[in-house]
Amino acid sequence: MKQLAIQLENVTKVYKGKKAVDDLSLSIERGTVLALLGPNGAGKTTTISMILGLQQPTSGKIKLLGGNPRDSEVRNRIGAMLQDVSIIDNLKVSETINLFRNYYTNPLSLAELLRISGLENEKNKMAASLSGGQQRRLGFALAAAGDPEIIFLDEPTVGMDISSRQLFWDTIRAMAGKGRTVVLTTHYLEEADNLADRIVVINNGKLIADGTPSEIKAGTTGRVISFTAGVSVKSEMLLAIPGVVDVEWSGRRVKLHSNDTDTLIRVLIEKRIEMHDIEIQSGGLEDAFQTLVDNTNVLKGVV
Ligand SMILES: Nc1ncnc2c1ncn2[C@@H]1O[C@H](COP(=O)(O)OP(=O)(O)OP(=O)(O)O)[C@@H](O)[C@H]1O
Repeated sequence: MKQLAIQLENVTKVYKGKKAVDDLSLSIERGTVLALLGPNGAGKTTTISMILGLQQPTSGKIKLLGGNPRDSEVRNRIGAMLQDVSIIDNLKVSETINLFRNYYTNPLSLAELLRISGLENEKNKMAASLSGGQQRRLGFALAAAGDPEIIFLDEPTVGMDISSRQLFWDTIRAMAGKGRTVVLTTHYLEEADNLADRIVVINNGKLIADGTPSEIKAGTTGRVISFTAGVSVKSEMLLAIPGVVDVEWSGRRVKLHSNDTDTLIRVLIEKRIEMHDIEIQSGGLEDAFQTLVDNTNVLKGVV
């Protein structure tokens, strides 16, 4: 069995009587790239802050690399980029990176950190004069400074342009290739789909889904067959076909949602349903995510 990088056992955090994180249990194996997804206010930042020891859980237990996140031995082996990157006044980019490198026993070289953050041309600029996207990239260089075994990235690519985001993704993949553990939060579902080998979705502080990107997609939305229906085709007739989960109309164009489109297409042909311009699509992560969040909100009576 792989060793665990992070363990949360029944972790709850209450702010002013409201649960920001609600009985969350999670084990993350070393070498995993895990994306933590959830709508605004779901509890992602609070969860990461507790794992890092910046906030204490109200109840429950957390272990980071088998120990306490506040121990210097553990801190030396992790890196974190939080939502607000704090920039130190009067220091150049290279001086800021070197300052952070000094905190660690085995730091990456300055040249490597400038390269992976795409800041080679900015190394002599004052850190405070960087644009928002460049400051995020500096935050990433600082998080990676100690060549961490686990790196936490809270909304890392907000404000980054497309080429910076691409460089960042390549770097994360290279870190994963070296067996590093990466935990990131993101609102970009494409990013989670592209990078993560495990996605954990939380809503209202509770875990609502946990799996690979394809498991998350398959488990919720299934797939869609769409076609232009002949005039004889009626909703009731389509809903009566086994395997049809939902029917959506747009003029004469109809979308049938199903978990098994292979069987469904055969049945539709056998039943001689009049169909033109047939398309079969798999549901994206966006749909899966929205379905999950909507379902848990309905269960809680939020909407
Ligand atoms: N310091 C705090 N004091 C009081 N309430 C807080 C505090 N920090 C967070 N909360 C509340 O806890 C809940 C979870 O917030 P959190 O920032 O963890 O969510 P998030 O998933 O990171 O959201 P976002 O996607 O908007 O960053 C929210 O309802 C938030 O208002």
